[in-house]
Amino acid sequence: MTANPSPRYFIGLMTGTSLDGIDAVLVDFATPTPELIATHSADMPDELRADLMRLQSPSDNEIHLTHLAANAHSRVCADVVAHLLQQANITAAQIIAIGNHGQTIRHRPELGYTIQIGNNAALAEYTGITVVGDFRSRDIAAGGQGAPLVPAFHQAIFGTNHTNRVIVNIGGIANISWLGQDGYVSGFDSGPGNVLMDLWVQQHKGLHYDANGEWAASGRPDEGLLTQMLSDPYFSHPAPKSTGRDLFHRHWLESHLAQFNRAIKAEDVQATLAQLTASTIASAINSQGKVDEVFVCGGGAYNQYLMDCIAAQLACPVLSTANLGVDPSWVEAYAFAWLAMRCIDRQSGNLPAVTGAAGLRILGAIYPH
Ligand SMILES: Nc1ncnc2c1ncn2[C@@H]1O[C@H](COP(=O)(O)OP(=O)(O)OP(=O)(O)O)[C@@H](O)[C@H]1O
Ligand SMILES: CC(=O)N[C@H]1[C@@H]2OC[C@@H](O2)[C@@H](O)[C@@H]1O[C@H](C)C(=O)O
Repeated sequence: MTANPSPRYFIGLMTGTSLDGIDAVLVDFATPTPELIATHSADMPDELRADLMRLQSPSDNEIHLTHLAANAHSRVCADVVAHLLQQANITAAQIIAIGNHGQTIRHRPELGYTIQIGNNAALAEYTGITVVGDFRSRDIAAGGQGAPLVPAFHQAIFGTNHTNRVIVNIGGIANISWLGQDGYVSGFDSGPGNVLMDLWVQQHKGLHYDANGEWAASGRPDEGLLTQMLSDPYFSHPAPKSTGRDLFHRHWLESHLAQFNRAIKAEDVQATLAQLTASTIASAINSQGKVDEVFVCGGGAYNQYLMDCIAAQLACPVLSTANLGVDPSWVEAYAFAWLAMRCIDRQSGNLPAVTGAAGLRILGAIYPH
């Protein structure tokens, strides 16, 4: 009889482009089939969300404001970690490391930088746990996009040699991972996920998001507006490519609406934005070859209207990653627990075929406890 291996506990923390909250997972990587032990999510406090939103574009005194927001972000993350540990009945001393994505406030790989804020030193201090952060900079230093990073994780957890499988993450931005049955992996950001829909429903209904896509479903996509939005050069640009709120922001939407010289109902704009997300995801997938099955994670998996729009443009089943055993809400945080594990083990985290980096690199900066 073989003894069970000792647990290898890691925590993953994700605060994504939607600014909706902090997702946390605790994973045991002791065996080749990792075990998701506990999950917890906390809403982003309103004041911090507003501060982080302001930092998405240039403003006065932004160095000072960035550091204050980073400190506040770390406090919230520390509370989330404490909650997660309590729930799992596991102590800080048992955790090998926290993988902390941080909050992206700027992503400019073409200029050689990306910024994910959060005070990792403070998080190590508050939690008493080693923190790994700043996962993207090394890939960018090696000539890559620094994003998306999840395809390597998707391959490790969801890869199969039976079918050509695609994993789609629909957060604020959407990204695809093509997992070929021959082991080939590709991936890139297809464009907006929920970010533009969230902006529009916030402006018109005062809501953070369009629950289940019901408002979008009450409208009709406008083909003219959709065609005009699809003319943005990002969509035809070849991979490697990644994007963020740096491109898909309020002014992007406003300038398309202003150019579109015709009155259009607010719900029709929402339906058109859902179609924009769906058709750019579907063409990103179709550009990679014959796909057998698509699994969706991220908050967009809960938008049935969006899921239906994607399925209508693909000739294969479109399901949520819950069908692969991981609830769509936790896949990204899980990825950052995995990336922390790879860093601590001195294993590469990037895929040069995805990001365009010159080679495999160990990703992350370690703040030891
Ligand atoms: N029930 C729901 N109906 C419709 N949309 C939903 C629902 N639940 C979540 N969403 C959408 O998902 C978004 C959050 O998704 P998620 O947490 O995956 O994003 P993120 O991690 O911030 O983004 P990214 O992957 O870009 O970093 C919300 O802002 C909302 O638009
Ligand atoms: C710069 C940045 O934060 N990019 C995020 C964002 O959210 C989705 C998409 O854009 C993806 O490129 C990336 O996140 C995931 C976790 C990634 O790196 O794979």
